[in-house]
Amino acid sequence: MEVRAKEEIPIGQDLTPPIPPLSLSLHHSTLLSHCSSCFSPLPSSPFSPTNNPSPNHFIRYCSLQCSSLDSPLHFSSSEFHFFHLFPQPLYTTSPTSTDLRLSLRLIHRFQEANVSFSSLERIGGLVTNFKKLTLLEEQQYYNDDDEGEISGRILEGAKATAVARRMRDGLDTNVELSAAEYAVEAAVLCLVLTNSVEVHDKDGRSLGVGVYDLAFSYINHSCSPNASYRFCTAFDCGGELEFRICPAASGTDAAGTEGSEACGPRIVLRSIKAIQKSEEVLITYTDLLQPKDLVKLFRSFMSLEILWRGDVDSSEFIFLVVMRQSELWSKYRFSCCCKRCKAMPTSYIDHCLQEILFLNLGCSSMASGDHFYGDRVMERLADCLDDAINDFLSFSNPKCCCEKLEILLTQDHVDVVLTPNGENLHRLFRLHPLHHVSLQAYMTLASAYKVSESDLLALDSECDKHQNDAFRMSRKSAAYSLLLAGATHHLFESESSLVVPLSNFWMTAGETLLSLVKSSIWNSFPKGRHIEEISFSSCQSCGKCTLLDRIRVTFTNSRDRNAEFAEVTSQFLNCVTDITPKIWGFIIEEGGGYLKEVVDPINLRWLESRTSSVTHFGTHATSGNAKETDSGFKAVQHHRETRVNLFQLSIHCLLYGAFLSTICFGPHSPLTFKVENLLSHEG
Ligand SMILES: C[S@@+](CC[C@H](N)C(=O)[O-])C[C@H]1O[C@@H](n2cnc3c(N)ncnc32)[C@H](O)[C@@H]1O
Repeated sequence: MEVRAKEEIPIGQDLTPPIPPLSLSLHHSTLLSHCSSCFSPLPSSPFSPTNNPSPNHFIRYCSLQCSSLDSPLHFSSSEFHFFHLFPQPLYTTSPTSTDLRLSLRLIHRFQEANVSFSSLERIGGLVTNFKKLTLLEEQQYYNDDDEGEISGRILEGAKATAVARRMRDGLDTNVELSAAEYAVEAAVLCLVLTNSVEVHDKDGRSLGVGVYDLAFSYINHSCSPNASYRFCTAFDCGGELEFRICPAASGTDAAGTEGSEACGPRIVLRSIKAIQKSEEVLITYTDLLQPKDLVKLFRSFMSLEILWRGDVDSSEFIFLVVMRQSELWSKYRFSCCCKRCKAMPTSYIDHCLQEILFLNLGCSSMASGDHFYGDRVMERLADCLDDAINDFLSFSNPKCCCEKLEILLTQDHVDVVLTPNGENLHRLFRLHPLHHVSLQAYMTLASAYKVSESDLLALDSECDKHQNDAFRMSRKSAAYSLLLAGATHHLFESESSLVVPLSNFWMTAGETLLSLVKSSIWNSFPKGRHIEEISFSSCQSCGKCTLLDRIRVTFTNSRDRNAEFAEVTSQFLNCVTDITPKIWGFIIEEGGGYLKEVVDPINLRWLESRTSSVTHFGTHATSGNAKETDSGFKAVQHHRETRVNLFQLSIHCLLYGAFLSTICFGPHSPLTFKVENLLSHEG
């Protein structure tokens, strides 16, 4: 099944009315903070399930109404018994206990609706991938050790749900069940894994998982999708709309397929590209900023000499494909053949996300035969990234994380390659600034420097040294968030479905810049402009931009929305391209590090000279460095102008981020409100 557009649809329009869930389940971590029925935050005195046979409940409700609505399902689906048999989460990886509880609730829904279980490959119209996921069907060429493990966990999980259902029915729970006795549970669990979606609150926090009506569940994946989705409650969904899409195979409207949860977050689909009549509507099931794949060879006795000569018998080794393709394979068991994945030569975005600069081979990136070595190198870099992120998240050590990431980005790394005549060849390589590991490093650095700033101010905000250090951290955080937004924007120009992460990145850049503008340390600079003097009027004084006016009237008239989108984007880019060089030297001026090598975070043309001749890598960076340092000094002389420019830049980023957010999530999205809120304080 697939879903197609019933009419021509411009960018940034809702495609469906709010689609209700068939079933929902909170994650274990949110059971005591959110209502198990409607997913809203719990009040201070939450409600327990009604008809309470036990005082020790694992779930709570926000109101008596939610409790009376959901409690019968909680007990009759045997979710209650499952909690008592398995109070701790069974697995940390797929399928999780949340998936198991969701499948129990779904079985009950299906039974109540008299849905047939005669075909375990499709239940209630939804594909289960039952044979593929439980390894009953011959697998394709991907041969991941993990596959057997996932399949084993699915069968174990299904057995656990079957035991809970036996407990509910008063049957013996200590008998050994045959596979046939939990086949329905296994198939519905596979259905959950194939069709469920993470349900987020308005701040983007994952609350649980849900399976939605066919109108949503029939939508296939693409790595270059034309639609996105948002969650809303029954109260904030906006006006009712007809379905503008329909399942293609049956030709029937999706409108007839009603979800049965009376409350709980609903889903609305939205176009993020212009969609032609009858064109397939596609969403992404994975992170679009991941590269396509990395093919790793992992038979340890594999001869490097054979590889060097390219004289390889494919039966001799095992492929492990990771990243987008592998994620889709391990969760959904399909190999993506979308136009981005099939592109030959590799699409520009995928080329950048995987590119490694080999510095002493006289070529910028990996030659085609170099994949094995490139992938081995990538594994090492990804391990370094994980290690640094771990310092930040697990050990609350943002300083150490920043140091490790700066080294990861700045250093030339060494790889030793065995040549056919048995010599070790040392090769130097460096991450490309648009590599996916670089992008993740920018993201982590932006928040780790922010946390370092807050830590310093919390220590003693009156101490001059702490204030100065905190200001330096704030500048670095702003610089990395601007670099992340600029780099992603560069990729977005060739892959417009990146609009979803991009809207977030521009908003974060705007927020971080605004917090830098508000630092009290400015008042101690000579000619530092006082904060009260800076207002929206300073933004409009850039003279070129109608972004502010447009934001207020975004897409409310009948103009050509596709053209308007292009026009707003071009205006925004013109403005930020103008302003950024005026502040970049200032925000990267102190402390050195990787940022010194970034000539301009928005206009990335300087990258071309790096990739066309790597021997210029160092020199180019140095000359850019000198120029920027020079302009940095000038900027310090003119704090007043610098601060106004930073303010203008922050407002532009916030407004454009909000503009993109209305395209992806509609005019009432929480992100748009957030920006309006921030700006109303600046008015
Ligand atoms: C949520 S369902 C989508 C609807 C599904 N096509 C159906 O017939 O019900 C997800 C499943 O659809 C299939 N699928 C989705 N996107 C695909 C793609 N780009 N290529 C191949 N199969 C895809 C996979 O089997 C996947 O596990």
